[in-house]
Amino acid sequence: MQFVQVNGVSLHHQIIGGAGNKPVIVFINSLGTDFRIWRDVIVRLAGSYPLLTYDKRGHGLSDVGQAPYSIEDHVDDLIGLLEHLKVSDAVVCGLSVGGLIAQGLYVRRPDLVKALILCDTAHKIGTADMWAARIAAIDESGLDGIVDGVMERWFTPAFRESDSAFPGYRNMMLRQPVEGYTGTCAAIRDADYTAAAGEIAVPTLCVVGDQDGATPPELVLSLAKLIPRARYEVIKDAGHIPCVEQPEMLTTIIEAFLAPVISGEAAHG
Ligand SMILES: O=C(O)CC1=CCC(=O)O1
Repeated sequence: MQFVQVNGVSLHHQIIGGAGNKPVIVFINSLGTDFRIWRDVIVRLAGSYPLLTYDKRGHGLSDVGQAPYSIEDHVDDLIGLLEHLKVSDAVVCGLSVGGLIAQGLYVRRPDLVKALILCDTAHKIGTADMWAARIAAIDESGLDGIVDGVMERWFTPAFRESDSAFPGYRNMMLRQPVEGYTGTCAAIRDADYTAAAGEIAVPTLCVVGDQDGATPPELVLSLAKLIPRARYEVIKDAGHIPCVEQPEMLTTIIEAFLAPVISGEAAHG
């Protein structure tokens, strides 16, 4: 396990694999998860690309730091981590709030970004009232009070009813630090990349599970339409976290998107 101090917090991260001169793929996890959600994608890509996963502050084994956060706090941490590891020109793959962080990274430091994979995310996620209600519910009864509703957005009924991994992912959410979780809710509440999306000038893939209950396909399509020449893909039989539910399909889509990026044939602005 690897830890680095960035902006006063210890960030848990992991670097795996790699072959040739391929760019690093950086994975940013969603609200209430740690980097283990990427495992089944990582094992499929590790022979081909260097891969970096990390727990954003307030999640997993990283420090909580001073909550609540802004998306800029999460972006600052990612910039610090990439600078520490001397990673630039990366393929940045963000899930949900991870996708907001990826967009924020591009706004601040386009030099660090070769391509974007925006997975089950949007330019703006939810409303201020919705996030205020979620924070209030957690203040009242903890993560226990909201976990079942969240699971319905994360996973399809089939996965919830019969996949042996489901209880583990439910545990993952329940075991995140409450302050880190609500602190990140506040960051999502205040983030809006609607105006910035039109300025993205690197190859971009927008991908979503067909049964995503948090950032549904029509929302992700509206993000794809804002980004010049973005590619849009829908994954069948997946909720909000396709890297867990349909890792093989997500990996296939990522590889197909990256092939022209790596060969230099991808069209972008
Ligand atoms: O918790 C949810 O509803 C899903 C989600 C929204 C933003 C994020 O990162 O996850």
